[in-house]
Amino acid sequence: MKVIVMGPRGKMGKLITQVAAQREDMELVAGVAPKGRDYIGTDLGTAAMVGRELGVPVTDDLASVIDDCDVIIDFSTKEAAMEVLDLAVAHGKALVCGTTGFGPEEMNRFREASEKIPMLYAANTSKMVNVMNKLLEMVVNILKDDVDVEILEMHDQWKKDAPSGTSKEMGEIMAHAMGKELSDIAVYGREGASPRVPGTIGYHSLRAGNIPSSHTVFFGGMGERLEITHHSYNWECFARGACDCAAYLAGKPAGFYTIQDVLGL
Ligand SMILES: NC(=O)C1=CN([C@@H]2O[C@H](COP(=O)(O)OP(=O)(O)OC[C@H]3O[C@@H](n4cnc5c(N)ncnc54)[C@H](OP(=O)(O)O)[C@@H]3O)[C@@H](O)[C@H]2O)C=CC1
Ligand SMILES: O=C(O)C1=N[C@H](C(=O)O)C[C@H](O)C1
Repeated sequence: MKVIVMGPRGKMGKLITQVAAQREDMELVAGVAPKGRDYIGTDLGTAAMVGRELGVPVTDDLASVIDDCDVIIDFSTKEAAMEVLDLAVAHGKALVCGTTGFGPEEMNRFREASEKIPMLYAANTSKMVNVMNKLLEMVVNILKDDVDVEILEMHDQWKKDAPSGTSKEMGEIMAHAMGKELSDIAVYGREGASPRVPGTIGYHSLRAGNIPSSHTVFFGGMGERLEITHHSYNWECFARGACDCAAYLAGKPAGFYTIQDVLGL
């Protein structure tokens, strides 16, 4: 499978390049960076600190290399993601997008694109987080009227979006299990100390240092509480998952795929 990685100097792009370079089922054909960067024209292996040259370049022009690939892996920015999506559709290429921070309109554009290309969107490519999502669904199905649900997510100081894409997905899963829409019941922060409205899902975002990613869902009951937490120690679990998602798309017809399909959950 021939792979292009967007943003090969980013935290995720670098690790995805390193993981893909080790896989026998993947061949890296280019990395794509924003215009004006001093590493454009260098070898992708050097730019992404793979430890060896890969014999393919970093370019700032996705259009010039896109026909060489089978799949694009994009963990960059929400602005770049829309340009990548348009080019993937125009050239009929499979796309894995793990970027977060999109609104409903942008998510609809991914859905529309999936009528033409194999499209996989995953706000979190860690296997364990997706197992945690199953646990959350199960807990809400059993305890829904007995608990208050609050989500606390922690990330590094550089993260651009809040709340995290993962916590939005977790909220959606739990809201659906309650028979509700997340947009009707999400409460962001508790400034002003208003009393808690029953049946809502509370969101709390913490940004500090280089915390890779932590998500805790609190189910608060009377005299007891249940907490389910996922911690990542670094970003490798997401990079491995991203490459698994790309490999899953090999030979797939156009359609909207999720990491649940990849993991068989
Ligand atoms: N789905 C998941 O499991 C995960 C998702 N994420 C999400 O992935 C995204 C990226 O995160 P992270 O790696 O931490 O962010 P970084 O800021 O470290 O990396 C983003 C990269 O995108 C590059 N970039 C920006 N614009 C373009 C463009 N037009 N063309 C090509 N490359 C571009 C940047 O280039 P340059 O370095 O030159 O500025 C940078 O290298 C975020 O939305 C984050 O939330 C993160 C981890 C896991
Ligand atoms: O930016 C990150 O680091 C992460 N972003 C994703 C998100 O917004 O949920 C996934 C993971 O939490 C790491």
